[in-house]
Amino acid sequence: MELNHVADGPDDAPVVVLSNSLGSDLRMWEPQVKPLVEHGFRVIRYDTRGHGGSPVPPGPYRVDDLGGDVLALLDGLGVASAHFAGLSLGGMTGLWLAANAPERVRGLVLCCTSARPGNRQMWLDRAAKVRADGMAEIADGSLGRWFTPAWVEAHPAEAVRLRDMTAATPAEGYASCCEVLADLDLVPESAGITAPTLVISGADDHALPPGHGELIARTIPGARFEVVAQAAHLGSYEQAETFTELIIGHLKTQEAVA
Ligand SMILES: O=C(O)CC1=CCC(=O)O1
Repeated sequence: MELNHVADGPDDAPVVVLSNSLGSDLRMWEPQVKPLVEHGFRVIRYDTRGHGGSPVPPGPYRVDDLGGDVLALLDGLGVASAHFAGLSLGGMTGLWLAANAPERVRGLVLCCTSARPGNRQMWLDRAAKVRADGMAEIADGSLGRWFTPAWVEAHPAEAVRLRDMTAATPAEGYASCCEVLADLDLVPESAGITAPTLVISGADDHALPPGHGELIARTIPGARFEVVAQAAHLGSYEQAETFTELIIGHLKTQEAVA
């Protein structure tokens, strides 16, 4: 299975892989691409299975399926190791990769994510709902979790575009990724992560509040933790400049010490 992906930046530059959240696709990283390339990185964005233009195998999926897809993508592109930044579901994929394929992950950035999301029944109910009713209602709800009300009010056209991104996500892909979250517990294996790690939470993220990021940062040896103000769940989009600066700063430090 080949994931849909887009590469920007020079072939010989250090690679950063960007991984999307539940209900979005690789376009969620648009604000980060140009700055990362300008700072000397090759950016590979991909659509998680069941999302965007990637295949939609029948579910349920497990986090090792999502991580295995990234390893296959890197193998196919001839990339031995890369930096990895993921938001929410993408961050969970990053945790799995760094714990299970440490030689492939040079630096890790975990945005608005969790190692143990909890709320098992809520995820199973959400999966059942989208399989029964489709994505429209979920898309309205997502927008309310992704952004603060002030951002939505100030960016009506972008809000519609991002809502439509969720609405266009295949219901089976979305539901199968909800099932990844239902039973996920990456806390024990996170303790063994050796990749230099930056964890970023949004102060206004009510989907995965900063306590989730704090737990990850306490669990991964040496991890740094930042909380960004006026950022809800899609913090890297709402507070793009601040997230981008933090991501670039962390990854450039890793390149300098390599
Ligand atoms: O959509 C949500 O409720 C929040 C979320 C959890 C995992 C993810 O990627 O988004």
